[in-house]
Amino acid sequence: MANFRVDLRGLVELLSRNLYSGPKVFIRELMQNAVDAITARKEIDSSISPVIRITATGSSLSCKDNGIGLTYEEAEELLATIGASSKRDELGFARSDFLGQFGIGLLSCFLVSDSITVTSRSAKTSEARTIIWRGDSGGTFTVEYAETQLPEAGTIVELQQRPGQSWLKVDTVAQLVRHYGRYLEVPVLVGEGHQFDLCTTSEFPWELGASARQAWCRSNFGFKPLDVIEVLVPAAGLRGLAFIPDQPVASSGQSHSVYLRGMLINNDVKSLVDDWAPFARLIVDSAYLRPTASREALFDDDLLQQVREEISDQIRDWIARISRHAPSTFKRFLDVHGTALKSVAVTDAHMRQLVVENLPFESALGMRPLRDVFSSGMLVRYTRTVDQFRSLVDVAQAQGVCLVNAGYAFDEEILRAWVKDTGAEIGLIDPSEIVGRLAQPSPAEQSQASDLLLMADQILQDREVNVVLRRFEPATIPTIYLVDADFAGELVDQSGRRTAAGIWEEVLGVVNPFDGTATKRLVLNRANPMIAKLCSLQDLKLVEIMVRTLWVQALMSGRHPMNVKDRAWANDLYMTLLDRALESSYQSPSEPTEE
Ligand SMILES: Nc1ncnc2c1ncn2[C@@H]1O[C@H](COP(=O)(O)OP(=O)(O)OP(=O)(O)O)[C@@H](O)[C@H]1O
Repeated sequence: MANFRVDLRGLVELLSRNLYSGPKVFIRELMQNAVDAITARKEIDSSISPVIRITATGSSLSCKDNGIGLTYEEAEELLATIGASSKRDELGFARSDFLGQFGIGLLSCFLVSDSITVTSRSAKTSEARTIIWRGDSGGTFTVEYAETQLPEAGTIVELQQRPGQSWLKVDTVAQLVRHYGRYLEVPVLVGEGHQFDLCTTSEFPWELGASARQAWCRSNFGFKPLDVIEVLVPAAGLRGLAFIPDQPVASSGQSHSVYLRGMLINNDVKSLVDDWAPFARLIVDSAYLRPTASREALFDDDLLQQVREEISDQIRDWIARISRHAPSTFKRFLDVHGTALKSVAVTDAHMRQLVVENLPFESALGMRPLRDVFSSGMLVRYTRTVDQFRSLVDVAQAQGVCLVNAGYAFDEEILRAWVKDTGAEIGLIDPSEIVGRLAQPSPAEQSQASDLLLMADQILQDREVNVVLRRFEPATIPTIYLVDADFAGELVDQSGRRTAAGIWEEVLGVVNPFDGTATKRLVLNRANPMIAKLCSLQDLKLVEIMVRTLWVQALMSGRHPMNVKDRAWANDLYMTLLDRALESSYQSPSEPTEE
């Protein structure tokens, strides 16, 4: 019967390309095995002082622990079978007490060394003999008893530098130990000769005082936190801190640092909080969350889902807390993360509620939360552009309509979703509704203006704009320019349109101007003193100048696009005005007299 010969090197390359982020993970796997062995040893002997000592010379590395060790049989069995279930199942230890789970970790050492030597003495019996397991990347291994007995129970794993690589230098190793294991409970010493440094001195930031937590965030996450939230999920044996940055963050969300029993999983875990809290950046340590086989990500199981929900709830509670008890922090939070909150509020009803209740929007009432606007008792309408808001806000307010500027990112989506949530009567501003609310001029005023309106229609003929006269507050505003195209297909209040049309037909006996081909309306305000004068102006040339001026001014103040003719008018008007100004104040110099 023929056996398959396993080429370990090929298998390891496969693992390294598809599973691990790089050869550096060998350090993590060595530390994990050592920590697991120490955990198992403590089960039978709680008096030991656990320690992991790594010696790195550049050409070789040895990792020594005082863990449970291996017997001859265990070494033969456990280290021979790739992917075998690990010792803890056989020994009946709880899985969560161990970091290793898959039986492939030791293989990662073949990423940096062509041979692995494991010298081990089991702690299970005092007479256990020291064994040596030797494996090479070609796929062969041997186990034998050592000639000299290790002085105490434990394991030493030895690696030899692969030609062309430099993973076994002492500085590199110390750096990697700190990267993966600085929060491990078991002390890890790294050195060469007699000089060893402790690389696991760090305390998790939640073990620090308030100002040290802030400093931790600055040096590890690179930002000054606005606030720090403690998170706790007992079901996952999880503790951590959520830092809220004092600067806006990308809406794609933060990268979180996740540790399992002190060993780094990754600094780039995304799935730790709900999407609605993209601003929070966390560091957590958990006893029970499950890593994927690469140990660089978390298994997306029910427990992780529970963790996500509980952490999100705790962040939500924090928001509620600061909104009540820390108004200045809350204000700063809204200022900094308003856009992120809005982006989430589009789809998340909870966040929508928070945004509507707290985030200031530009409205006729000033910068106020939408909740205040809705409870003002006024009819609420919104505009899609900032310019439209500015040009209509005062007129609309004078007609009892409270305008909201929904011209910034996510505003309109939030308003629409809010309408769906609550059935609130909020819609896009409809010019017919505004015009319908503007008072008609008296018949006398209307007839006085009839020549002006006719002329204005003629002057603006090719602009496709209806010129209409109304009387409205504030009287300081001479015109409103309404562009229907902006509102096409939107929540047009047809009844307002009908009312307006009815008034026109009734009062003026003319056809409904809104049914014409023109899509734009220039509304002249009869209450404005200048428009009042214009209505009775006899100087036709001046009427033409005035109408052109009102048109150009309406375009410019609303930042509407100007075509070539509009620009030519604007130019002429400046010239004419300058000319008139000069004419009125110019005195011709007296003729020079000849002496
Ligand atoms: N330092 C050590 N002390 C005692 N036993 C060890 C040590 N290192 C490895 N072993 C034994 O070798 C086995 C295989 O180790 P390996 O790292 O390949 O897999 P694992 O730790 O079981 O799982 P994982 O793939 O998740 O790391 C371990 O289960 C353990 O029994």
